[in-house]
Amino acid sequence: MAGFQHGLDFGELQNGLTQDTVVVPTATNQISPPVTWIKGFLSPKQQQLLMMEVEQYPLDRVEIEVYGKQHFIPRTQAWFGDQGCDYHYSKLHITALAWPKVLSRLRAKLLSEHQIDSNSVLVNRYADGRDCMGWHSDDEPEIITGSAIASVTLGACRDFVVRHKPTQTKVTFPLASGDLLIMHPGMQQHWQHALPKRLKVTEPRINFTFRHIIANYYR
Ligand SMILES: O=C(O)CCC(=O)C(=O)O
Ligand SMILES: [Fe+2]
Repeated sequence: MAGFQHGLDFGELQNGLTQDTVVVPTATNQISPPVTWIKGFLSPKQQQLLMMEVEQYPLDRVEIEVYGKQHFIPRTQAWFGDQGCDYHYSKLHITALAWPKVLSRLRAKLLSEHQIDSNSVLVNRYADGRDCMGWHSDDEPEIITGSAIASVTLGACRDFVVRHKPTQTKVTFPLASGDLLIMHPGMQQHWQHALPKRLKVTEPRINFTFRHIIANYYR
């Protein structure tokens, strides 16, 4: 990734953007998740720059243990972060890779425009609608309490489904390329989320979840 150059400064492309904050869908029982959905957070040009950079990422299909059996995850992933901001996932220790150029600009844009202070990001690539992610909350102990998690999407539109833990109420967000979904404090405690299979989808989707974690937590 070092030396990967772009002619355009990601940070200079903020003017002329049409960002649109969408009213969060509310379930019929009036329960709504603590999230903010900003459609078109990234301009088409920014999406293109990021997509070109993603093509250089060392995406891995890691093997994890589920109920005592080894499985390859149904997607590929990479983890970037500040020094010491490593990722722990199902007994795996994944050392943070240094921030690539465009990704670090996206991190800065989240901070300046939405006060989202992150020091790490998980990149997931779903090759097509067969790739997915099961129900979970991002409630790892190393995530700083009261921090927001910001999710940015590129590529195919996929349904991101959230489920209220006590009532099992579900709300669906069809996240499209360039959208930002901010998961506010309380979201991981009271809700789970998943990216279900969508067999009609034939195009890849990339998702970035920016997190603020405690550095050197496992050392
Ligand atoms: O791909 C998505 O939208 C969800 C990703 C996710 O939940 C995660 O990385 O923890
Ligand atoms: Fe998640």
